[in-house]
Amino acid sequence: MQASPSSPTYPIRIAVMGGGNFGLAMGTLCARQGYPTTILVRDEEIAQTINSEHRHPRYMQGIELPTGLRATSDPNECLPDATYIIHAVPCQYSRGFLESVKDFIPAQTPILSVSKGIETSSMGFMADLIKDVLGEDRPLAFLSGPSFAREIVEGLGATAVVIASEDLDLARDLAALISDGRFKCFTSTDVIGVEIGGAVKNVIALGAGMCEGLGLGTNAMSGLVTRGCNEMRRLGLTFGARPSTIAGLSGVGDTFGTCFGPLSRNRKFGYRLGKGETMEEILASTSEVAEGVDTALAVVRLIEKECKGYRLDLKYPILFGIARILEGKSTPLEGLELLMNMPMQMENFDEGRLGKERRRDKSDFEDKTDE
Ligand SMILES: NC(=O)c1ccc[n+]([C@@H]2O[C@H](COP(=O)([O-])OP(=O)(O)OC[C@H]3O[C@@H](n4cnc5c(N)ncnc54)[C@H](O)[C@@H]3O)[C@@H](O)[C@H]2O)c1
Ligand SMILES: O=P(O)(O)OC[C@H](O)CO
Repeated sequence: MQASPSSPTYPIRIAVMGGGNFGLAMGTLCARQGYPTTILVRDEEIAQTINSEHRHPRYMQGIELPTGLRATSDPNECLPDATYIIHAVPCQYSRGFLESVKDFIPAQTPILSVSKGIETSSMGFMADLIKDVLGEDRPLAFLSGPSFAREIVEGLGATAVVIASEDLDLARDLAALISDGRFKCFTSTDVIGVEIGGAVKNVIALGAGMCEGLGLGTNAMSGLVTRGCNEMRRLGLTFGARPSTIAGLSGVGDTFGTCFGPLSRNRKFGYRLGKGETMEEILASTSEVAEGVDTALAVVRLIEKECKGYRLDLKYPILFGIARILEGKSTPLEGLELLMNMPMQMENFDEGRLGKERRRDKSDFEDKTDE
């Protein structure tokens, strides 16, 4: 690890909250690098299996976990003395989970959130949610990018992600801590840009899955993903994100991975909708969390609340269209027909406005060496 002047002194201890697929992947990365790492799981029996057999009984079938990776169901055993805490609980469960453990987390312990989504009840991103529960002054960082858990634990090839924080030193410390020869972390200060990409790409992946389920072909898939990224950029602009972040790993990069790769749960969910299954049928037959489903409903409400102008459904036709399908108001095929019959428009009708925003946002250029 390359230590920065603000780096904490040894021994560094890591706690991971959430022992699902990505919690296990992050825990594995940290333990492989020799940091004492403990995963907080909900079920003591699962903790015992991880500790004695170095495997998770439900997730990551066939994967042997590092012996240095411990598990517990007792927050008091791992949170109070952790140097860093990684938060890997799905967005919609995060508030309840954090409420239940907040008394065990010291005031200054930095939290690295790896969760992607918009909370339906508050329409807030993970940064808003965590600050709401743990306080405005909490040091926070956010990891996002194309990073399927299974590929990480299998040590396949290479993964590149971005860690964003308002405190660039914290982002750098965490990037140095987690990066290894096969997992590369870039850094950024554009927290909202990174969060918007991570949340919206899951919604676009539902649409990509529908496209595939309907058997629409490569032209349709490429068109949908590109136009989806355009809506991601438009939303990012509204919230002050940098266009370069949206074009980066956590935006377009993660959208590619999730829409075109075979592992995405969101894409699989969309595929089944495209094949004609109902939401109820899919939800009843899977325990996998597809974060995009709740995020799709939250994002359109967020757009309606925060974006000016009328007929926002025409500015964000893909996001609104996917939400309508999830609400049972249209079928995937009707959604497609609506998109294809939209009024004629310039490909990038908001480009002029984008240019002005860019000129105003000097910070876009200031740390351009930093992802
Ligand atoms: N799986 C991936 O490849 C991947 C990659 C990058 C980011 N992420 C993000 O990481 C976050 C976690 O995803 P995951 O893949 O680990 O999810 P998962 O479904 O595999 O696991 C979720 C974990 O959260 C725990 N949890 C705690 N409180 C819960 C509650 N009230 N209800 C349900 N579960 C609860 C579960 O026990 C489980 O251990 C998500 O926001 C996801 O978008 C996942
Ligand atoms: O399986 P998904 O669709 O939740 O995607 C997992 C990760 O976010 C990919 O980067």
